[in-house]
Amino acid sequence: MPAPTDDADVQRIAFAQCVAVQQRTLLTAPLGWALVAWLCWSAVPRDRLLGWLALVLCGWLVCLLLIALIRHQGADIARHARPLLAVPVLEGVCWGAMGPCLMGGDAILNVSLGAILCGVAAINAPLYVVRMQLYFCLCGALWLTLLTGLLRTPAPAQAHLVMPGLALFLALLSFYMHGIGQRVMEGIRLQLANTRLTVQLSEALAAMEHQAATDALTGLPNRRSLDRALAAQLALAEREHRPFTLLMLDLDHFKAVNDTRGHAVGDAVLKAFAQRVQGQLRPSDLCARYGGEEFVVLLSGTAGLLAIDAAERLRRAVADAPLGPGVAITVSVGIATWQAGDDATALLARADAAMYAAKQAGRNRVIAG
Ligand SMILES: Nc1nc2c(ncn2[C@@H]2O[C@H](COP(=O)(O)OP(=O)(O)OP(=O)(O)O)[C@@H](O)[C@H]2O)c(=O)[nH]1
Repeated sequence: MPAPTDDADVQRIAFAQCVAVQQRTLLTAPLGWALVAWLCWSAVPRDRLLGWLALVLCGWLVCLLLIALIRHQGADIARHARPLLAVPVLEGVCWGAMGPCLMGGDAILNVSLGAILCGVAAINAPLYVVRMQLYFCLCGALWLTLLTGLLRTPAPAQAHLVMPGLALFLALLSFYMHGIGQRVMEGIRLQLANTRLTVQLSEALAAMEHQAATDALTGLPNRRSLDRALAAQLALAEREHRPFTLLMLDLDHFKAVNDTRGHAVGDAVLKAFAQRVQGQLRPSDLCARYGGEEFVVLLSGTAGLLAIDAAERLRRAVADAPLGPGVAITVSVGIATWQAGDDATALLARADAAMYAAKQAGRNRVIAG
């Protein structure tokens, strides 16, 4: 089932689409004027034709300016619904002004200009399909300007012929466009719901992947992540002969913490230990929970004395300050540095044996295997 969508978002998208398409279409308007000028060139007095062209040019520039301003400010529907209303009204007035300025005694010219007005209404209809009130404004302004103009011509009787026909045409166009507009809005709604669902799914997937790779108690990478990181380190070491070191860390006498202070304190100590160790590592190193109170650290690009120094630093960081109120604890560390031919099992076994030797030797120490 699609995610619920906010109607305001749908309106905002529709509004932005409407403004963008409107701007593009306005740029082609001069082609329409050129057609009108060509038709009227010899039949209409030059001053009337130039007057109409001057009017549409001014109206056109204002429309372009308004739309550029609206787009510049981010097409916010709440702020720009009214200024945008001015655009179709201006357009309607400019085209409707063909009546008073250009229509007159020549019946063929009148019919041609009437056809052009129908064309203008038809071309503009899809632009406003998602904001039909704008289209009603355009049609209303066009029709009223034309009517006022025609009534003032020497032959107002023509108005009785032209205006009802045009009104019927505009009404039919508006009716059908309204239906299409509702379907387009539904499409936008579905598209938005789809996008939201996709985002939710990818977020859920990312959260699941994170969960699957993370130890729930300490937030450290878990055994699965360690296996992956170790495989990558081994591949890098094989390819570039770049050694790295694996440390096996095991808290000393941790069972006693659980037994004397309870499991909750034991858990808190494990978390504090994880933070303490992580705080000592470079971003390129990795500390993972291997299981229980055992942890593994991968020291990338580190071997020999440097690895022993790093392990000592970790051991001291744990031993030097309690890991919780009154919980002084130490850690035993086994070191295994990669040698050619080592695989994950061999490396882990060597580090484990070294850590076991550290336990045997009295704990709270570092031993290299
Ligand atoms: N609170 C808590 N305890 C855990 C968790 N995982 C393992 N343990 C405990 O860790 C303890 C490990 O005990 P042992 O294996 O005997 O080791 P130890 O007491 O640390 O002794 P040495 O390793 O020999 O120094 C057990 O009591 C486990 O129950 C955990 O997630 N939370």
